[in-house]
Amino acid sequence: METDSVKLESSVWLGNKRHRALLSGWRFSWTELDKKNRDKNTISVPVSEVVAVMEGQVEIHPQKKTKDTDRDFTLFYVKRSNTSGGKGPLWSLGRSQFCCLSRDLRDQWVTQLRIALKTHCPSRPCRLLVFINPYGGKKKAKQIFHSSVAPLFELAGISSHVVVTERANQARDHILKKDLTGFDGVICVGGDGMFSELLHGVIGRTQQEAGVSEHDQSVMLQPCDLHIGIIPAGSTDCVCFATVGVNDPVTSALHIVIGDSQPLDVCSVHHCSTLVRYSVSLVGYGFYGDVLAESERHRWMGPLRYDYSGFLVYLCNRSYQGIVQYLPADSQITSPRDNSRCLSGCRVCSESTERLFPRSESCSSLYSRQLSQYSIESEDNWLSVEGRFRCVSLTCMSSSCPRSPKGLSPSAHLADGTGDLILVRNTNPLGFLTYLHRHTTTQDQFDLPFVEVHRVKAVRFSFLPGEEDDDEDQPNDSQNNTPGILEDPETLCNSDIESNSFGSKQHLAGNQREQGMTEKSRNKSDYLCGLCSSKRSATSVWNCDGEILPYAEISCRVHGQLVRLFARGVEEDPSSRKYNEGNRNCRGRCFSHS
Ligand SMILES: Nc1ncnc2c1ncn2[C@@H]1O[C@H](COP(=O)(O)OP(=O)(O)OP(=O)(O)O)[C@@H](O)[C@H]1O
Repeated sequence: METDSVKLESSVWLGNKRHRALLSGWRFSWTELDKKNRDKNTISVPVSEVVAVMEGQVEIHPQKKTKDTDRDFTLFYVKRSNTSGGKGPLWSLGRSQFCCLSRDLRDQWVTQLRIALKTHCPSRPCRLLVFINPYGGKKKAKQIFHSSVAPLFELAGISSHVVVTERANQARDHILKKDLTGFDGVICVGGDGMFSELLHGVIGRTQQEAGVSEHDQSVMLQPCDLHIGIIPAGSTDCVCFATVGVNDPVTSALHIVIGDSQPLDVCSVHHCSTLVRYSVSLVGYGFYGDVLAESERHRWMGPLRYDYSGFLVYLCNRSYQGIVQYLPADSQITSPRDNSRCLSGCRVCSESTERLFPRSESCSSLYSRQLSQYSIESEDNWLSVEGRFRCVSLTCMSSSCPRSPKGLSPSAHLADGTGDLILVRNTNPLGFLTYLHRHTTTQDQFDLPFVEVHRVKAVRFSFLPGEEDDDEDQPNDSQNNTPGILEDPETLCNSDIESNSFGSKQHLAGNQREQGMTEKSRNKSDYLCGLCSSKRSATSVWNCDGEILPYAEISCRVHGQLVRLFARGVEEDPSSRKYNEGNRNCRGRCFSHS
C-alpha cells in the first residue's frame, strides 16, 4: 500500500548514539543500534502525533531557543507518561534531537516529515479563538494558558486570538454574534461553566445559521462544525475529565494541536415550548439538585462547599414525588448494564454515526430524514414510572471524575445518541449511602433494589396532579421570562447582568432566591430542614451541568453527536483503574466519594 511504503530511511545520531530512522506511511521510528549494528530499543511515533519538525536544535522550555546547526533537526511529539501514577492518560511534549550525516539528508528528513504531517493530518487547526476566564478555579487560567498552552500552539504553527473575559456569558455572546470566519475552533481556558458557554454559543450559532428553531423540541438540531477545546483551569473540570481521562492543560493542548476530534451527544432541556439549557453531563433532580442549591449558600467555602452541602443534604434524607416518562433506546444495541466502557475509538459510538446520520445525497436531505425519524416516534413508545425518588439523573456520558472514575453511569457512551436515566427510589439513609458510596468502588451501583437504569433517547418529568410546589416558589412563564438561548445576545447579556435571569450559576441562583424566597413565602409555613438552610419543599430543583434550572417540569432530548471536541475519548490506562486520590470539585455530582 502506498501509505505503508518507506518514505525515508537513514542513520541518524541522538547524542553520540547511532540510530536507524525510518519514515514509513503512518509512523516515524528510530531504533538504537549497538556496535555490531544490532537493533536495541525502538521508539515509534505515529505521524498523527508529531507536533512539529524544526531545523536545528530547538528547545521551547523554559523559553524558545533555536540553534540552527546544519545537520540537526528536532522532532516534537506526543509522549505518554509512564509515570502517570494512576492519574490517567497523561500526555507531555516529547522532544528528540537528531543529527544527520549531511545537511542534504537533514533537509530531506524535514521535508518528508512535514509532507507526511500534511498528508495524514489534514484536520489540524490553524487558527483558534481562545476565551480565558481569569476568575475561574484558582484564578490561574491566564498563567496556565501563557506558560503551558501558548508555546505549544506556537510550536505547531497555530495562531490564536485570545479574549480574556470581563463578564459571565461574554464568550457565549461573542460566538453567537461575532464574525468567526477563519477560525477552526473555539477554546475555553476555565471550568465546566466556561465550557457550557462555548457549548451554548456554538450550538446556538449553528442553528441560527441553519435557520433551525432551538425552541422546537421535535426539530433535529444541525450538527456543529466548529470544534470546541477545553483547557482545564476551573474548580470543576468534569467534562474535560470525562472526554480526555485526565485534567491536565498540556494533555488537552496536545489533543487540540494534533486535531483530535471527539463527537459528543448533547441533551436539550425544554420547559413548555422554550429551550432552557443544553447539558452534556448531568441533568439531575432531587439529591444532586439539592446539593447544588445548598452549595450556593456556601460559595465562600470554595470547592469544599460541595462536600459540605452534600453532607447536609444527605442528612436531610429527602425524596420527591414525580412522574418520569422516557423514550427507551434500542436495547438490542447496548445497555447501561452491559459492563462496556466507552474508550477512545469506541465501536458503539463510531457505528452509531451510521444510525444517527444515514448516508444521503445532500445535507438538506440528511437533515430532513433525521427530522422525520424523530417525529415518527409515537407516544406509544414512551414508558412511564411514578413514585418517590431520592434522585432522578440523566447523563449523556459516564460523567466520570477523579473522585468517581467509573462515574454516574460507567457504561454510558459519549456519542451514541443516547443518555442513561437513573432512577433512585426512596429508600432508607443507609441504602442511599450505599448507592452513593458504590460510585467510588468497583461494586455495581445499579445492583440495588431501589435503583433502576434505562438507556433512553428522551425523558419528561412532571408532577402528579396536586403535587406541584407552591406557585410562588416555582418560576413559571408568567413570573419568570427566562430568555431562551437563541434570543438576541444583547438581550441575554443585559438580562444576565440586570435581572440575572439566565447565565452563570451564581446569577441564576441569586435570581431564584429573589424570586422563590419572597418575604411572603418565607414568612408562611417554611421551616428549616434539619441542618440544611433551605426550605423544605415538595419539589427539588434540577442540577443541569452545575447550573440550577428555573423549572421543575422539563423535557429532555438527546441529540446524537451534536458537537465535536478536540479530544479522542479516554485512552485505556491500566493504572486508571486504581481509584486515586479525591478531587473535591464535582459540583455536587459525586458527593460521598470520600
Ligand atoms: N470575567 C468573568 N467574570 C465573572 N464570571 C465569569 C467571567 N468569565 C466567565 N465567567 C463565568 O464564570 C463561571 C465559572 O467559570 P468556570 O467554569 O471557568 O470556573 P469554575 O471555577 O469551574 O466555576 P465555579 O466557580 O462555578 O465552580 C462561568 O459560568 C462563566 O460564565
